[in-house]
Amino acid sequence: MADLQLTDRVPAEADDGVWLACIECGESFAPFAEIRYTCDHCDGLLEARYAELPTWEDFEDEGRGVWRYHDALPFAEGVTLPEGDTPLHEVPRLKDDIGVANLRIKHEGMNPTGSFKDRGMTVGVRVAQEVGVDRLACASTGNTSAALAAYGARGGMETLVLLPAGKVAAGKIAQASLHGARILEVDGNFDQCLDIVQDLASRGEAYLLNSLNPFRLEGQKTIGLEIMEEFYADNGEYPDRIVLPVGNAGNTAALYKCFRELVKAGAITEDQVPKLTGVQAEGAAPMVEAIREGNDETRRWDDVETIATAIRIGNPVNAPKALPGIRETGGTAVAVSDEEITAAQRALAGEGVGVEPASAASVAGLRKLRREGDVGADESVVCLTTGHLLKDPDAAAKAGVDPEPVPNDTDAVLEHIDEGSSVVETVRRQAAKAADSPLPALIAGGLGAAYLYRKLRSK
Ligand SMILES: N[C@@H](CCOP(=O)(O)O)C(=O)O
Repeated sequence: MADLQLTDRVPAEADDGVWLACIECGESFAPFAEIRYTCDHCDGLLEARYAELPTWEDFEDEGRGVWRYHDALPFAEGVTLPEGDTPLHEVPRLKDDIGVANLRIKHEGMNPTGSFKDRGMTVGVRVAQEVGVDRLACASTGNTSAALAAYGARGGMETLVLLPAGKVAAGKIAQASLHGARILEVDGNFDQCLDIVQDLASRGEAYLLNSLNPFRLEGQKTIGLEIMEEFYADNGEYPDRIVLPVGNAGNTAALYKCFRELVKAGAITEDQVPKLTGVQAEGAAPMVEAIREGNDETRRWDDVETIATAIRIGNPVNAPKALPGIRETGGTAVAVSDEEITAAQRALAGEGVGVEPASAASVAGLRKLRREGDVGADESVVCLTTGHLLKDPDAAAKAGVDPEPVPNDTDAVLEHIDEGSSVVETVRRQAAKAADSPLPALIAGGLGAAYLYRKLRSK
């Protein structure tokens, strides 16, 4: 794993042991004296560096959630709701079905606004207070805007969110709206919204809180700390692999930084670093393309389309941080179809874990990699699910079963239940037979549902 000189030299610019460093040219900058998101010299991405890195003992007796890890963050506390401390679910049926030794689901949808973005915002909004801005802004496919709106409201700051018109799930817009963000709908895609927000930020009109902001990723780094601590506590070892959805590639970058810092601090060894494995939708897969073709940069995809709106992104800004993360940890990247994503969303829901489509991409990707032999049967794996089912109620309703109209009479309801049960059983058996391949399972399920619907309507 690349040694990126995380702590070797404390520059004069460091403020209380924290500074920003360019990942391309190594130039260092004071963290809070001026606002910058990229390097003044080469425009490379910046990351936070620390004079001292903590190890596991430093986190003991520190409560729960993101701020448990304050020794690994630029501040001791932030604008909090509070966030983090999300479940690491066991999913025994899914584990057996996919065929790995151990499978856990880190459900980031259980954060206060229903996605992992809250971890980034609790730190990012604290930094905004430090640098003295009062207008916060982001481009968003939805979750970032919901989190920014909530944390901005909590911090008493003005928030501006730019969304691709007609491309954001209903739950996310409702959140941004009720938390008081000013919602600007752009006739364009997410990447074009981000271009505009970057322009606004460079003109000093707003403080950018997308994952281009290096402090956002510091908060998201705590996903990795929680996974490692909890998985180790339960299993006496660290996971072999972490599989995660990739949109703007912030989590891939943040987890890679988390692991480099843990290695540097002596908390884990290099061979205990989990393999970072990214999953994208087939219709928005520039990272998968770059990994497959061995490129150091991603090609910008102008036309992106997928049911997984949260990862409908064609120009992942964190690619220069995330590509080495996947490569240096021995991971890989894979693209999955919308049908595979929906099948995985149903499978997770069948274990009681409700996620939005982009989240289910991680499980769909693991299934595909296992089927193709790129993941071994002996591996212990954590899949990251990034957002809650209720974020995208329309997708959930489409993936789920339709309500059944019944007469207003107990005996008729009972008759309906008994009759329906035998049909549902037949459908289940058909789907189970085809379970290894989501497409036949979907077709079987669809035919069964259509049969059931016709039968019930004909009564
Ligand atoms: N899926 C994201 C896209 C923006 O990503 P960010 O991590 O750079 O804020 C969203 O929810 O908007």
